Amino acid sequence: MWLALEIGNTRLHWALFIGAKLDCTWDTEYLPESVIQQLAQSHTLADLPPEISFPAPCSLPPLLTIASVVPSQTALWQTYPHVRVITLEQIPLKNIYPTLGIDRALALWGAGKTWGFPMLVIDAGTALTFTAADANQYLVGGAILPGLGLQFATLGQKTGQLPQIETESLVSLPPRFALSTAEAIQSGVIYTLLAGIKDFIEAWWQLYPEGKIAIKGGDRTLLFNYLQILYPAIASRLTVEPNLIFWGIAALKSHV
Ligand SMILES: Nc1ncnc2c1ncn2[C@@H]1O[C@H](COP(=O)(O)OP(=O)(O)OP(=O)(O)O)[C@@H](O)[C@H]1O
Ligand SMILES: CC(C)(CO)[C@@H](O)C(=O)NCCC(=O)O
Ligand SMILES: [K+]
Repeated sequence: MWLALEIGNTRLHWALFIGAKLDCTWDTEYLPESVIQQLAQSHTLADLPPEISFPAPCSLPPLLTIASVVPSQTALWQTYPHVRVITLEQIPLKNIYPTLGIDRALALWGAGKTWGFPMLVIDAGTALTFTAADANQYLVGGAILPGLGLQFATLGQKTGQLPQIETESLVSLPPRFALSTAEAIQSGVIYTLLAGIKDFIEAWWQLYPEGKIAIKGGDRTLLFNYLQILYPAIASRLTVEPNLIFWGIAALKSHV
């Protein structure tokens, strides 16, 4: 039994593995140093700090595998007894550049190993990223832009009159030509983001007509639902899967 921890820019994503089998996953906020120390010293569920909201098992897995894109958080977790931090060199993708995010590399590896290459992964997280590899598992490249939440947050924070829009408040598509401030912000951000995603997908299919596409990240469901309404032909070829990074980690385990 082993624990995997993905440290994102907004929160922590956990997975419990039994051998190579992904048993369960859950999310928590960032944890304070005191809680991490307590976790490191716990041996059974009963000792665990409540913030961890740990699921079923009664003994704690001795091994923690970390994939992090937040160096300050990685440093905090180094105190855990049997910790393994995944680095880019361990990922068998070719043509990767040294500063590529480990989350992007792992998600792409996990998706490609599961469904095959060429593969394009769209991560609708804090940042929205596109990351692609060709049939020979060479990184084709990708793109990084502010994610949905970040686009709303910057507008709210860097202007004098614009309110903060919460992604939780989004349900149906806003009117394209809006007659209120809140809907105007929603329209601007959502329609341009979806048009941008569509444009990247079409460019991907120009390169690789049979190329596969997977979408992950905290905003995956919202964006996928909007894509189904606006561009159903595109949505029908997308696979929605939140756990690509954990699949990538599991695929590495058998590799090393
Ligand atoms: N409970 C939640 N807490 C925070 N964000 C959430 C939550 N549920 C959905 N989201 C959405 O998820 C997005 C963040 O995505 P995600 O949780 O994948 O980020 P992350 O993994 O921390 O960051 P990274 O982009 O570094 O991977 C936000 O834009 C937000 O709208
Ligand atoms: C782009 C993010 C923030 C997405 O989580 C992460 O993958 C990262 O910090 N990447 C480093 C830069 C790059 O991937 O080119
Ligand atoms: K940064």
